[in-house]
Amino acid sequence: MHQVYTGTQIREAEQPLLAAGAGPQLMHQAAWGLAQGVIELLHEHQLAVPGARITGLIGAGNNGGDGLWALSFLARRGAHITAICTAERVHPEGAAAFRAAGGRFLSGPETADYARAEVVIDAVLGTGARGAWEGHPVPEGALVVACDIPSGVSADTGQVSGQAITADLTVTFGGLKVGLFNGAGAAHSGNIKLVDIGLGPHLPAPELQLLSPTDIPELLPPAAPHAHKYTRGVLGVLAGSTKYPGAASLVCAGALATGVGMIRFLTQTEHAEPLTTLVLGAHPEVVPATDPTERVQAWLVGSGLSDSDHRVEQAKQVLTLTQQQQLPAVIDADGLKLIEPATTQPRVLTPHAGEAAALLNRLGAGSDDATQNQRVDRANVEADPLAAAQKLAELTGDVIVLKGPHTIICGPDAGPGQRFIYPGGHPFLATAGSGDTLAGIIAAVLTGWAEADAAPPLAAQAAAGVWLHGAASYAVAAGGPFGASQLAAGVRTVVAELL
Ligand SMILES: NC(=O)C1=CN([C@@H]2O[C@H](COP(=O)(O)OP(=O)(O)OC[C@H]3O[C@@H](n4cnc5c(N)ncnc54)[C@H](O)[C@@H]3O)[C@@H](O)[C@H]2O)[C@@H](O)CC1
Repeated sequence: MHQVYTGTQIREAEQPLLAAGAGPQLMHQAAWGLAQGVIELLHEHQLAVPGARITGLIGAGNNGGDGLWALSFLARRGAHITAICTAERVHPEGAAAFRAAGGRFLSGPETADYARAEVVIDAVLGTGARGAWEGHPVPEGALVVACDIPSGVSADTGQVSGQAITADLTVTFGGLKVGLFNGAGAAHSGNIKLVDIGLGPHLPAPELQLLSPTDIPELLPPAAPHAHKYTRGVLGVLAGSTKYPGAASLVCAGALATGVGMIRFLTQTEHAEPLTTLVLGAHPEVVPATDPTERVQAWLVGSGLSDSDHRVEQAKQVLTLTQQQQLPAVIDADGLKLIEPATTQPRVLTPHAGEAAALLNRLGAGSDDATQNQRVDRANVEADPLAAAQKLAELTGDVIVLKGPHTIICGPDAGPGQRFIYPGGHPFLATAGSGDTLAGIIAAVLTGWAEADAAPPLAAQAAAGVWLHGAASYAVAAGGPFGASQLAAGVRTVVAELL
């Protein structure tokens, strides 16, 4: 498990060390790590360090100091180092080390030396940045290594209010920063390398957690040797409609690949109908059900419902039932339009940005803060998904899985096991029906834990489902582009490797 902090938390953690006079030592450690990052990137691109043309963009603060020290270390390895100051002030010790190593300050971005740079170290702004940044040109084709956080990106939130540099690699110090993963920041950070500068004992509880493969086995429900189908858990599924029949099959595929004892699929009518025929054709083990009160351990409601009046009525009935029985439930897609906020039931909501905006508006979130009387739109959610997920979790009391290029998982409470980020999944995962599969996976995890004595927090269960879905996408993508119906095979592969 990796911990992710706001820039402010990292700055606070540095304070006791700075007060004890460790500032220069911290800067050397950071700069050494930055130089290593540059060397690794050069090697990755089959470029030699001796003779490499490396220019630093140097700001006024300690971020600039890190950049200058790193350049001086790279000069020892034979790199040709230059720097451009973007402010009038420059870190004095850093500048002295840079000059002593043979570094040369350039007058500005229009110089021929800068145009020929193979690597640019962005050391303009770090965690001390405030407000919008006016930006700085980067030569075409140069590799960009950001020092701590790409300039222009807020380390606290990932928001970009002016310009921001886009890095191939960000070498970050002391702890991963929220800004590297959330909102626009994620698209500016490139690969991320963490350099330990010894802040460990001073770091607070993290803002977010990032699951590692080794965390997953204990978050997936155990398959006990003497289990039978009812003790493994029965999942009730209300998904799919005449308009979106495939969703029903995809959620069942996701759930079966993750592992459930049984699926009861709530049919549209009492008579054989095409939707149920399709589901049973793909998954003969699914049990069709016409009565929602038959016993299950958890429900999945909403994927592919469309606005079919009958399906919506069924969904309302099931939502009321799950609430009365306090059953765990995953509510997806059109089901989100039907939920009532603030229940005590263990629920996971799985909106994408557009659905999250609609839900925030329905719950009145657009009118009680700086955006007074303005409606929240998809772009607002995409700019700061963590804030949107936190707000939704607070308003609904539910665990929110806010889907996107980076998925946020956020419970209603603060503290460990409550807030996670999953940075990615293969780009091929952006395909119709992949959300249905995800809902099925998460629902299966909830089903397996529903009656266990020592289950992980609901948000951690949901985060494990998100992780599984992402890992499955890499397993399947190895064979080329895929459709959502192929994802379940990847889930099975990943679960088999983990258990
Ligand atoms: N404090 C520490 O213990 C350590 C800090 N380190 C580095 O220090 C950085 C933080 O240093 P600082 O606090 O000096 O802050 P920064 O170096 O991030 O920037 C502060 C400077 O930038 C200017 N500035 C702020 N916002 C601006 C904007 N929007 N446009 C233009 N100029 C702007 C400010 O006037 C100030 O001079 C970290 O990100 C990290 O790189 C590392 O050396 C490791 C140790």
